[in-house]
Amino acid sequence: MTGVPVIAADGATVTLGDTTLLAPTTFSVRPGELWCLTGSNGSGKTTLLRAFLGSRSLSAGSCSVKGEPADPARPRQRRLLASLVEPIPIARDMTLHEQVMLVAASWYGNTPETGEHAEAVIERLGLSALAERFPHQVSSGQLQLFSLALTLVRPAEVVLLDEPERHLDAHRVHLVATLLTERARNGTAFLVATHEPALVDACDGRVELG
Ligand SMILES: Nc1ncnc2c1ncn2[C@@H]1O[C@H](COP(=O)(O)OP(=O)(O)OP(=O)(O)O)[C@@H](O)[C@H]1O
Repeated sequence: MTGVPVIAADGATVTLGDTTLLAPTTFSVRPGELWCLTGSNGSGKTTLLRAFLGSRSLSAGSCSVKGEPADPARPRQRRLLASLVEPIPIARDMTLHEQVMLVAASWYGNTPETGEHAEAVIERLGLSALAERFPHQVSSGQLQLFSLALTLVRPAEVVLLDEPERHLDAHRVHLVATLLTERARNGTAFLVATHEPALVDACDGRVELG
């Protein structure tokens, strides 16, 4: 895959006092590449994803998005980058379908694309039969798929995911891996922290921490 890296870390390091949260890490992901971030518990995967989201400051090195320092406060980066790293706020009194539509509408506006993208991601994540339910009427795994739908309905060029396999059975992990692979083939760059071998197998590249 060619092209300028869409996200890159260069010696990215996070320390707190004497504790190292993230040892110096260097890699880059180009458009259309699906990369995973692996390593044992506590090796720094979430810390690195948070550095790209501006919620964890680097002690040394850099994290960049399309050549600019990672900073989601910049409107351009907010459009570029979608993530499921921190829990997504969920409205208790709106159906799954209404919430996915709302996020889609905030990016695509009052256009046919809003409905098309919302319906597509709901269908691809196997949520069609549950779309008119409220969040308290679905299981933990179904809520995880819903959070992924809220993330993947956005028109992002880069997607950061922290353990998307949470609460999912093998069949749903496969659904997610297939969807991420397809999105990558259409140009989206992914960085996915995971402990799931099926997701690692689907990746084009790997950053191993620890
Ligand atoms: N506020 C904090 N103060 C001190 N150490 C912290 C703090 N937050 C996280 N850590 C440490 O930073 C290290 C990296 O944590 P991180 O959550 O990035 O790991 P991870 O690779 O995502 O782990 P897991 O696979 O368990 O999700 C861990 O050793 C953790 O104990």
